Amino acid sequence: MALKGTAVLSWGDSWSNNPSGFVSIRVKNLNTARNFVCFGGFSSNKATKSVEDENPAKPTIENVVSRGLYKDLSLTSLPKPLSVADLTVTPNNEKKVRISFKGLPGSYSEEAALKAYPKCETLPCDEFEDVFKAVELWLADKAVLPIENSSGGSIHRNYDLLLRHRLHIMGEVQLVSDLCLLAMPGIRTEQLKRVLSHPQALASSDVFLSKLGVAVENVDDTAGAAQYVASNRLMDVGVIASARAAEIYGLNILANRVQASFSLPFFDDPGYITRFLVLARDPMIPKTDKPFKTSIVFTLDEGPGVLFKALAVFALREINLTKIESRPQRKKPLRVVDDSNTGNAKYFDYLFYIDFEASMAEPRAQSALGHLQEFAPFLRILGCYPMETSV
Ligand SMILES: O=C(O)C(=O)C[C@]1(C(=O)O)C=C[C@@H](O)C=C1
Repeated sequence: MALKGTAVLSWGDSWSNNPSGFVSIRVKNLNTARNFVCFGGFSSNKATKSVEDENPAKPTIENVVSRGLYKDLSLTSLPKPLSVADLTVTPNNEKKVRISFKGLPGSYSEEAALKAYPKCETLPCDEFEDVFKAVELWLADKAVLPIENSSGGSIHRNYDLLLRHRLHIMGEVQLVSDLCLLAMPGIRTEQLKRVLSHPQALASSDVFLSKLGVAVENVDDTAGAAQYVASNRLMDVGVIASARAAEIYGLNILANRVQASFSLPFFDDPGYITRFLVLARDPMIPKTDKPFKTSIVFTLDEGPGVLFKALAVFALREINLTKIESRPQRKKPLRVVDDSNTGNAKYFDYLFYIDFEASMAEPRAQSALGHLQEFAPFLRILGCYPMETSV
């Protein structure tokens, strides 16, 4: 999806695709756009091919159990999750913002969407890829996507998808999840033989579950697990999911806050926190009236200290980094270290994702990115958005 031959670069475009080196921002409000034209003038004559050129692939269906959940639904009143091949959703009534998320109603992702937009209409999707597609195809206004959680760390698949799609990050939501053990009405904890949930939720409830001595089984999302148990009336199977999922699928809550069972009495356990991103087709106009964060992705050439140099552009300007993540470049995973060797010395080539605490409306952020672009062959701004300062 290269933009060769154009001098206008939108927020989601890679700077490496801009042959003129002059950068302006394609935004609706032209007055505000003036703030960002100062990105222009940095020449970029390095890579001309975007690292994102590959077409988004249809995601593999890794979890057959979970797919089965959606097929076996007997609770037909619930919205059917959207998949790429199934785009028959009713048009938005224009009053409510419609948010796509992965999972079924009652999942933590839906809870995050409702936290960000309490009056929104939520659109369940089968796969993360579909969550992006729903917005790209105007079936949803925004998407809510988990990006990291306090127990498992980064959700790598979503870092990859952020680059492969052209949506913009326009917000973040931090959700403290209360993981509950659910079961069919009338069932006691001792009767459970198996517990189903999302792998992260199971991992976070590990101590609690091993005390119960039950087998655990991964499924795609917590609410999907609740629906499966409810619709199949599984009497010896428990679920780790939200209280809201219990309500929606008619299950009982046998235990609350099962993620906290390992904490010592004096330890103030903040719980199981997931950070979600809010994505939209259009970028948010950066301001300086509240704390903003900017997310970028870039590549670096080989050489001693290049990552150190890249990080220094922020340190020099007193810009705090909140996150750094690296992912292998799919199209170019291996690199020959130098010409003199026999070709054996190869290692992975990486994309670096950084979140920093500054607004693109601030000169220090613009100058840091201008500096970074001097030696980063590829650089893309994923979004500039208000920071979530509380959970
Ligand atoms: O299973 C859910 O309830 C989800 O919303 C999915 C998901 C995820 O994909 O990471 C989101 C938040 C929690 O970290 C656990 C699972």
